[in-house]
Amino acid sequence: MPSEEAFWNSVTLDWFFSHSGWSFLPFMMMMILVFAAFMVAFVLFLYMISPLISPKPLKLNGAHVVVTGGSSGIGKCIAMECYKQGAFITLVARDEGKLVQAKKAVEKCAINDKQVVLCISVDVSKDYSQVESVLKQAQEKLGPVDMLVNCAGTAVSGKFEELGVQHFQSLMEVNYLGSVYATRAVISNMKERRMGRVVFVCSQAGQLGLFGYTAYSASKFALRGLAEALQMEVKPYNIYVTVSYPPDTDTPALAEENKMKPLETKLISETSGVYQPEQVAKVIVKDAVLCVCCMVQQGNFSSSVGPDGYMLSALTCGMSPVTSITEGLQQIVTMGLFRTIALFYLSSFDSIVRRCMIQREQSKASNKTE
Ligand SMILES: NC(=O)C1=CN([C@@H]2O[C@H](COP(=O)(O)OP(=O)(O)OC[C@H]3O[C@@H](n4cnc5c(N)ncnc54)[C@H](OP(=O)(O)O)[C@@H]3O)[C@@H](O)[C@H]2O)C=CC1
Ligand SMILES: CCCCCCCCCCCCCCCC(=O)[C@@H](N)CO
Repeated sequence: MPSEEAFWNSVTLDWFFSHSGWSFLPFMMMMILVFAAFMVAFVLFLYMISPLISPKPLKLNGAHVVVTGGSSGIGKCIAMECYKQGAFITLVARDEGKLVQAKKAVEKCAINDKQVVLCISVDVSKDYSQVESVLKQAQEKLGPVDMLVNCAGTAVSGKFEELGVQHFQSLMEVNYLGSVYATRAVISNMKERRMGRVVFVCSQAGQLGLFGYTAYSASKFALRGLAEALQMEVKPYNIYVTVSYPPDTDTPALAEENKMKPLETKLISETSGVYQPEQVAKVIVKDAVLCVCCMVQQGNFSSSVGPDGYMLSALTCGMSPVTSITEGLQQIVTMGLFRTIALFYLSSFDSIVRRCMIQREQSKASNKTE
């Protein structure tokens, strides 16, 4: 039985529509239209004020950009991309031969004759004081660092129990501590100057843990924690952090890694495809620089490549900071849908793992009987 209150409510509404000249349908349609107009106006308003509340863009022309891991793959392409926009570059890596080759490739992208490429041979993962001292020398030569790109890194894949325990340590040292050391060496100066950009080249395997990457994923997840905490500390100093989550990228490291990669890891990674390092580098530089274009703030805390990368970043944004309103709005709108899609992906990954296991057991059994 309807309650007394509901009865009186319906009577009042009926009375309102029959005596006011309003009929119910047009009234509802108008309310929806007014609501939609408010939403559009609100979004437009956010877009208009976004350049005011977002960071000042960094001009790469004349800026000093340090790229660790700059002698090869993604790092080298980032250096080339920045050089094309007039930056001064310091390349950091261990192998001097590769550094010299990379320097030549970067110099070909010059846009003026004042630009300089400096090479520093150092292992970023071992001794903090050494990293600090070489970066100090670089700053004496090319001026204070405007942008640091932490790209030095490596990957090892294999089943958890088959990976040597030393790999868990070495990946943590190179991928995580290497980034801590280089960042620690430049951040005080950036804070004093109240400007700077810090980029961490993470991986899609730093957004989800997947088969074969127990050591690698963990070292990349660590980077994200570092980046989020650091961003909160340095934001008042006009320093902005970007974390890049590339998919498989066609570099010497990927070729090397593929020789030992478990079939499961290969099949799951293939989902988001293989990209060219030039493509990945372009997106990273664009997102890190944070330029304002047509009154709209470009650039993101999370930098992703490709459609799967885009979905993964929206899905895993959690409590990560937002630097542009576009980024925040997209996350709000898409998250539920992307979680639904993700559940299908996850079940397909589980079935890849199960099928590979069955295949292996069958071939083991047939080997025994032979
Ligand atoms: N390729 C891919 O599929 C993906 C790569 N990534 C990440 O991107 C980054 C770059 O990878 P990618 O370009 O493929 O790899 P490359 O092997 O092509 O380049 C790695 C660079 O890092 C340098 N490096 C490695 N270890 C150290 C160290 N201890 N100290 C200083 N420099 C070091 C290397 O030089 P040297 O050996 O001479 O020191 C080289 O310049 C890595 O962090 C990787 O995890 C993320 C997602 C996908
Ligand atoms: C809505 C949800 C979408 C979900 C999409 C899931 C796609 C998962 C693909 C994982 C790819 C991992 C690549 C790692 C690359 C890497 O770091 C190494 N190659 C390093 O050498």
